[in-house]
Amino acid sequence: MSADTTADALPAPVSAGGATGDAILRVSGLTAGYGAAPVLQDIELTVRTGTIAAVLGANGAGKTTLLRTLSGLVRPSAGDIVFDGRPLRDVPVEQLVRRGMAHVPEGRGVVAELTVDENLRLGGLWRRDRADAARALAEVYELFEPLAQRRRHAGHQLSGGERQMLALGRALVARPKLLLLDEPSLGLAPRVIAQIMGLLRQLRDQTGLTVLLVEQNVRSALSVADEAVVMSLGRIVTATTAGRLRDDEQLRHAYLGF
Ligand SMILES: Nc1ncnc2c1ncn2[C@@H]1O[C@H](COP(=O)(O)OP(=O)(O)OP(=O)(O)O)[C@@H](O)[C@H]1O
Repeated sequence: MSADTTADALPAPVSAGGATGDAILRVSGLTAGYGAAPVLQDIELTVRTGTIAAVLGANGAGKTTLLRTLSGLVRPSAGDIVFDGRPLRDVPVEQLVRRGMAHVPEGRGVVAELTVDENLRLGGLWRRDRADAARALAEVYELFEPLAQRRRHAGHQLSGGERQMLALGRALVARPKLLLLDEPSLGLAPRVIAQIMGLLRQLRDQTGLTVLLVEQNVRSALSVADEAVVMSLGRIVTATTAGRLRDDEQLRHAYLGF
């Protein structure tokens, strides 16, 4: 992967919701969990098209559960999710993918026994436009140089950083409008984390991709995000610009403890 790859190598620009600044995602009153007691409570969240929004907070705050609920893996008990102008209630997971939502889970979900190429092709299997799926695959190889060099390597032969690139690449083959990204920096060296963040910035700036980025690595997330929300005990306790959270020491102390 290189952060200075040309725009030619990128997925096509998204058209969701019109110009940058429109909301691609609106969440209201969202309550969800795994059993009787809800984990998420009354979540209100708006994500503008073409931005990176960081979801921050301590272990167990509910960040992963939020992404899992948005992508249909956890069923909400109350509230509404509107994605790209349409409500999501009772929409099957595969429909969500067709409508432009891609979820890269924590741990990345790469199939260890399959090759890089097979893993990437999985991302476009459902697409009817085979020619465009092939183009998207070629573009991912241009974007992620190390993957192009390891096409026939099995997933388990890759480094942590390469596996993260593969998971990201597989999501991009589907040409998503909204990428839900859970802890992409987990277990990676600072240099590789910086590369991943640089790539997200590049995708946002050059293709208008929207990213909801869950991160424990607050500094890295704030270095790339436009907006930031902080979660605690299943609730959003503050929502502001990433710049303000970066620069306002008092605010950082209050909500992030540093
Ligand atoms: N599959 C599950 N079944 C039951 N409870 C769960 C499940 N997954 C998470 N939880 C609980 O939900 C709460 C929120 O967890 P979640 O993983 O969403 O938090 P998080 O902010 O992503 O934390 P981390 O950064 O540690 O992953 C925790 O109390 C956790 O124990």
